[in-house]
Amino acid sequence: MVYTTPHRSLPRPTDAPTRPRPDRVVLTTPAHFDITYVINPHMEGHVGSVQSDVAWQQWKALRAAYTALDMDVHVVDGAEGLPDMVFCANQTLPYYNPETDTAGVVLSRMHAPERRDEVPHYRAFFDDQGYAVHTLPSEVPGSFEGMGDALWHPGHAALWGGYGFRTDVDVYEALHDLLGVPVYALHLDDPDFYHLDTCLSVLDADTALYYPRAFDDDGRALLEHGFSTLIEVPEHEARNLFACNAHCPDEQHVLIQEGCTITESSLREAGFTPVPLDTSEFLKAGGSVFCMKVMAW
Ligand SMILES: NC(=[NH2+])NCCC[C@H](N)C(=O)O
Repeated sequence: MVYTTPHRSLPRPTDAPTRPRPDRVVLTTPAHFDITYVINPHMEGHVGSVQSDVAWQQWKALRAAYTALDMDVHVVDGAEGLPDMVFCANQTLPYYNPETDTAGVVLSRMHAPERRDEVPHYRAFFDDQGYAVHTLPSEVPGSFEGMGDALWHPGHAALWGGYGFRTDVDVYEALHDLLGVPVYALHLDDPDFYHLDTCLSVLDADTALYYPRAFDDDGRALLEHGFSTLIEVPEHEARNLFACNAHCPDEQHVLIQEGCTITESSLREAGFTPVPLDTSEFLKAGGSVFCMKVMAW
């Protein structure tokens, strides 16, 4: 089922079967990271402004943070002519099915033509690693931007799906058919929050960070149904510092853009450990920590 509106008999995502936590992190080098076009409002005024040496330092610090947390880090080389490829949350949605012991990925259909040639690089990477690789059925129209818009509920076989800017809602029906999981689909309302991972960060099965005004009433109600603790991020930290693009890989540590002081203290109060990192070069392109990796099993 794809749920777009709340109703009384709606199951909770934690009613779905349990899943192990993914422990593989795939990163992409910023070798060819640049801003050469504008496909989201954050990129405006930043064409040609990337400082490559600073981007490399920030990327290496992110890789070191994952290594320090004992994650299994894999690196794909960025390709020439694909300046946004470093944002590797977007080209695939990895999944794992313990009943069949299958690890696979669903390939994205990028909304912007400028980003479409990124997908074959990840198809090749996951193919080589022995993953089952799926495409969306050709009869289903519309775009889909992978883990930028589709987030697994931590520990459960249920998806949160953002739609409206980069992903079409019809795609979630196809994902439901392909993966056999319920999808809670959330309409995104504000162009600054063009991917679900810019306004929602799922931390553990009960807790998420979010920016409520990026959603409509139905979306907020679905989120309230799905998480017993929703930590609200203030506007400046959400819009300008991408606080909701934080990533919690182990249900404890939260990798987050530095300077999100209010969000950091809310995280600490909720029992999490913030790990501040500087992603300022990547913020210019409209991405931060969560966008810069894809999690797989
Ligand atoms: N998962 C993310 N939010 N990724 C950020 C992608 C940034 C990229 N410039 C784009 O607009 O597509």
